[in-house]
Amino acid sequence: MPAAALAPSPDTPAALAVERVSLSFGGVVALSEVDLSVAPGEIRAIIGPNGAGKSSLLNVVSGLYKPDQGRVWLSGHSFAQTPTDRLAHLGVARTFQNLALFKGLSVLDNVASGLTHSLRAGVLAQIVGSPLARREKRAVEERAEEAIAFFHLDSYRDRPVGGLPYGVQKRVELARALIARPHLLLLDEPMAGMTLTEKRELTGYIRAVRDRHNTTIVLIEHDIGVVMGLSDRIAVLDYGRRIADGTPEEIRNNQTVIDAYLGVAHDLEAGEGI
Ligand SMILES: Nc1ncnc2c1ncn2[C@@H]1O[C@H](COP(=O)(O)OP(=O)(O)OP(=O)(O)O)[C@@H](O)[C@H]1O
Repeated sequence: MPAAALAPSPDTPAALAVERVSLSFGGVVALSEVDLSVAPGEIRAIIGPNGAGKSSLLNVVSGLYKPDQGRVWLSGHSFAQTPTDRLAHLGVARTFQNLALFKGLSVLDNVASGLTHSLRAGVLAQIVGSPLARREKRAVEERAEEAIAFFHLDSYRDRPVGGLPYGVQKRVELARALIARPHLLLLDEPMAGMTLTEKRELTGYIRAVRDRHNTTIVLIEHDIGVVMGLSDRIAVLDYGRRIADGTPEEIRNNQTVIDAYLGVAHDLEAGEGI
């Protein structure tokens, strides 16, 4: 998608906006007046050296942290603190750095668990199998099958997740996050711990999700090659401040960014993308 088409305008409200967000832990400034605007359907990476504030920003967006000041805009609503319990209803899903799957459950059950928040039938109705509960169960299973097919997980469908290769587990996690059809998907270091082949594969799936469903994707990622190849735009944090925001090409040539990364400047230049 061309970057120019992504610039938010009054006619196309941002899928996510962060407005002058600041956050401190005791004396440590994690975020300082950070602004961010992500257009619908955009893939936006947030990068920066260790301790730059990337996770803090994602945690503010998803409501795990309340900023000292500033606001978060999601689906046209503005929050001083994002309500975590309403995240799914706001069309937001996230994955975590460490896999948070039910290891003993099958791929199908793990993927289906991404929709439990939306069930209207109570626990008792589910146990006795009321008509509503049965209808909901069928609908959830259909959606889970769809997600399993999309991520080519068919051959693992009934296997416990715990014994599957790491790259496959990551795909299950993505399928679970996407079964609720979020507008905005937050990915926390999705490529961590992966082999090059697994990274290539997952990069393809992330792109396919955006292309197929126009899902807005915000990811924190340390692998600069992945970031350069996958993102429409990249925001760079350093010491809690946003020091740059632009296309991969702009970021690659930004002297402030190169200085912030000093030791890894070579990676920025060399990052060819996957
Ligand atoms: N819960 C917390 N309690 C205290 N300090 C915190 C907490 N979370 C983050 N910090 C501090 O805030 C700053 C930003 O941390 P954050 O984890 O957001 O950075 P990061 O860019 O995600 O780093 P990394 O790439 O190493 O994960 C760091 O100085 C960190 O020590």
